[in-house]
Amino acid sequence: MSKIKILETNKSLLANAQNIFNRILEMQTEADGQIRDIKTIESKILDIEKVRNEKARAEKEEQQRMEEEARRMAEQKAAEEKAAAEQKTAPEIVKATEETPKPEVKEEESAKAAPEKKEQPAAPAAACPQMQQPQRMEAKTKPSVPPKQAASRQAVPQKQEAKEGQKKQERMETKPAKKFANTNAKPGGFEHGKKTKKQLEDERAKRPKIKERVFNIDDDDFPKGSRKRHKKQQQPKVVIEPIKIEKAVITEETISVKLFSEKIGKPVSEILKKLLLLGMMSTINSQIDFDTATLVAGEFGIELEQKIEKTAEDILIEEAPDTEEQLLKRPPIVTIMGHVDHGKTSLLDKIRQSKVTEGEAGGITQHIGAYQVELNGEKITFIDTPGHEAFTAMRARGAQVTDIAIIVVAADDGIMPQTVEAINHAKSADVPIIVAVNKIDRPNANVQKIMQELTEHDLLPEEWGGQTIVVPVSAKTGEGIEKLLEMILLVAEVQELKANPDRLAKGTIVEAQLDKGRGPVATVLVETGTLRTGDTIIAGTAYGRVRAMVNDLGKTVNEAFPSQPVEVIGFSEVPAAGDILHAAPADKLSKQVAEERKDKQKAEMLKKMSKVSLDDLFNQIAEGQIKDLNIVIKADVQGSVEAVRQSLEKLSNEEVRVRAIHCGVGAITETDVMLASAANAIIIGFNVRPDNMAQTAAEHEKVDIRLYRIIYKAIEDITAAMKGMLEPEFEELVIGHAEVRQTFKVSAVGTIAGCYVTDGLIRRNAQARLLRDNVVIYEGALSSLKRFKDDAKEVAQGYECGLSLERFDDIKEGDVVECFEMHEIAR
Ligand SMILES: Nc1nc2c(ncn2[C@@H]2O[C@H](COP(=O)(O)OP(=O)(O)OP(=O)(O)O)[C@@H](O)[C@H]2O)c(=O)[nH]1
Repeated sequence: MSKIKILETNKSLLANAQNIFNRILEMQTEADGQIRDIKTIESKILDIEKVRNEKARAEKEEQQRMEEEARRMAEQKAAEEKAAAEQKTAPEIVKATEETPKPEVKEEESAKAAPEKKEQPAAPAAACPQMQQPQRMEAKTKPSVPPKQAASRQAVPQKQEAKEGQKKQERMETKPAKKFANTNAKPGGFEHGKKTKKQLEDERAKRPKIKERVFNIDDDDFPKGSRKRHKKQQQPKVVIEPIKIEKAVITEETISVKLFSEKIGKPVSEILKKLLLLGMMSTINSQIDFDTATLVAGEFGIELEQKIEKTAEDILIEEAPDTEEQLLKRPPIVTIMGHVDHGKTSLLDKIRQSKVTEGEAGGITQHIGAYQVELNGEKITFIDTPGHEAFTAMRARGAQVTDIAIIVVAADDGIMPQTVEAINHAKSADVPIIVAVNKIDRPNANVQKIMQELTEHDLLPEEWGGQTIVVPVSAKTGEGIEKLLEMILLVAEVQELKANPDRLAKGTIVEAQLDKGRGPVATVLVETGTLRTGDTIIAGTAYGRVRAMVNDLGKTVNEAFPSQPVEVIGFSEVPAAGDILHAAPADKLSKQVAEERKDKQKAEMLKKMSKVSLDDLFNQIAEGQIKDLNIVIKADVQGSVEAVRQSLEKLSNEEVRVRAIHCGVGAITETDVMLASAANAIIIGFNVRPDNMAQTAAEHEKVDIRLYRIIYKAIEDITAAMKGMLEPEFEELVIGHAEVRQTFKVSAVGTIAGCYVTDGLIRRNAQARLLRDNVVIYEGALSSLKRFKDDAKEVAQGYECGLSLERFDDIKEGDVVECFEMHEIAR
C-alpha cells in the first residue's frame, strides 16, 4: 500500500515538475517575443531619429543657401551699378564684355555655391535650348559677373573663351542622366546668370514655397538608378510609408502562428480568422505547415517562399561520396543470436579464447562489448552481446552494424521460438545467416534433424543444395570453430565489405556506461573513417573529444580503423547503445548538433506528455497525435453507462476511433483519473461527480473530466470536438457545498434541509444540485435560503442554514447540496 502511495507521490511530483518545466518554456517564449518587440521598437526609434536628423540637416543647408543667395544678390547689385557707371564712360569695353561667352563660369559658380539648385534642375530636354545659346545667354548674364571676374575675363582672348564655352556645353549635354529630371522643379537652377534683378527678386519671394515642395517631393518622382542622386540629394524623407510586405520566406517545415504573423506583418487575430475559415482551429502557438501558411499568406496577397535552412545536423551528416580507390577492405562484423541456453555465450567465449591472443602473446582480453579475432591474417569483429534483443534495439535506433548473423541452434534440442525470432530479425535486416549447430559433442546431437527443421524456415542448407551455410560446432571442445570462422570470411568476401579509412569517423555505440574514475565510457564500433585521439565527437546528445581510446586487448590506441571496436573516453554524458557516432570537423558543430537534438527530444517529450482534452482534440487529431480517443465513462446507473458507451463509440470515423476503455457506475474516483491519465483518456460523467481526491488528481494529471446530465449533449460535444468546432460558451464554477444535517417536513413548503456549509458559500440565486454518495439526484435551483428565521442572500463556510429545493422534496440526511454558477468562457 505504502509503495503505491510513494509511486503516486512520485507521479504527482513528476507531473508538477513537468508543469513547471512547461511554464518555464512558455515564459521563455514570451520573453523571446518581448525581446523581439523591443528590438523592433528600437529600430523604429532609430529610423525616426535618422529622419529627424536628415530634416534638420536639410533645413540648415537651406538656410545657408539662402544666406549665400542674399550675399550674391548684394554683389550682383553692386556689379550692376558699377557696370552702369562704366557703360556711360566706356561703351566699347561694355560691348567687348557683352560679347565674351561666360555663362558656364557663372553656372559653375552658381552650382558650387548652391548645390541645392541641382535638386530641382531642368529636365535635360528643357535645359538644352538654353545651353545651346551660350552667346546670347551671356549677353543677358553679363551684369551678374562680379567686377573682379569681369575684369579678368576681359583679358581672355575671345576665341579661347568661345572654345571653353563649347566644351562646357558638350560636357553638359553628355551628362544629362546625372542630373535630376524632376519635372516639377523649375528649370532655373543653371540660369542665374541670365536673370534680371526683378526675376531674381520674384524667385526669392517664391523660395519658401519651393522649399516646402522640396520637402514633399516623393522619391518616386525621381528617375531610378541614379546613385549620384542619393549622394547629392539632401532631401529628408519626411513621409514614412507603411511597410508593405509582398514576399516572405519561411525557413522551416512548420511555423508557429505567432512567428508567421511577424513574418507577414499581419495581426495574429487576422491569421487565426483565416485559419478558422480554412477549417482549422488554431492558437497563437499552433504550428502550421508551409501549404497552409501559403494559403493564408495568399489571402493577404503575400507570396510565401520556403527556404529550409541547413541545420547543424544536416551539416554534420553531409558527406562526400567515397571514390572506388578510397574504399578499402574491412573486417566483417558478426552478431551471434539464438534460443536461450543453446550456447551463444559459450561460443563467443570459445572463439575469443582460441583466437584472440594469437600474435598478442600475453594479451588479456577486455570486455568492451565487441572484440576482434584473426584468422589467416584476416580480422573478424564479434559483437559481444549475444541475443537478438540488442541487435533489434540497435536496428530500432537506426544502427545496422551487423554484416553477418550467426544463428546458434543446439544440436540436441532443435529450432525453438527464439531461434525463429532470431532468423526473422536477421532476414528482416537483410543480413546473411550462417547456422552454427552447437553442442555436437553431446551424445544425443542430431545435426540432420536441425537441417530438416531449418528448411521449414526457408533456410535450405548448402549440403542439400541450398544457400544456407550450416556449420556443426562444439563450444565445449572447440570442434568446428575454425571452420565457422572460415565460413564467416568466405561470406564476407562475397559481401565485398569496404570502407574509406581516410575520412572523419562514423560508427555505432555498442555499449556505454558511467565509470566512476573515467566518466562516461563508450565502446564504439567504427564503421567508416578513422577515429583518432583528439577528434571532436558526437553521439546522440553526448559530445566531446576523444581523450583516450582502449582496444579489446586493453591497450591504449591512438587510431581506430573501420570495423574496429574501441572504448572511448571523453563524452560529455553517457550516450545510448545504438547511437550513431560522428567525428565532427569542429567543436562548435558537435555542440550545436547536441543542442538541436536536445531541443528535438524536449519537443517530442512535450508532445507525448500533452494530455488529450476535448478543447484541443481536433488539433491533436489533425497532427496525427491521436488515433484513438480513449474515454472513461462513469454514470449513475448501468443503463446509462451502456447507452453512453454505445452512442460515443458510434462516433468513430476514419481518423479517430472512440474507445471506452473503462465504464462503471458511481462517482468518479481517483483510480478512474489515474487510469485516464495513463491511457490518455477523457472522463465522461453522467449524473455523477468526481470526489475530492479525484478532482485533485485530475488537476495534477491534467485529465479532462466532462460532466453531463443529458446523453445527446455529450455526443454533441464530442462530435464537435472531433470536427474542431467545439465551442462551449459556459463553464461551471462550483461555489460551495453544504451538508444536510437534518430534514423537516413543512406542509405548505415541502422538505426543508438543515445544512452546514462545509466549503465556499451557498448563494440564494445560484444553481444547485443534490448529491447522494456523489451521484447527482437533483439539479435545479434553491427555492429558499434562511439563516434562522431570516431570508439570506448567501451563507458562508462554517455557518448553518436552512434551505429547500425547487419542486424537490426527497432530501435526506447526509446528502450534499452543491451550489454552482455558470460563467461564460472567453475562447
Ligand atoms: N556439452 C556442451 N555444452 C555446451 C556447449 N555450449 C554450451 N554448452 C552449455 O550450455 C549451457 C548454456 O550455454 P550458454 O553459453 O550460457 O548459452 P546461451 O545461449 O548463451 O544462454 P543465455 O545466455 O541464457 O541465452 C551452459 O551450461 C554451457 O556449458 C557445447 O558445445 N557442448
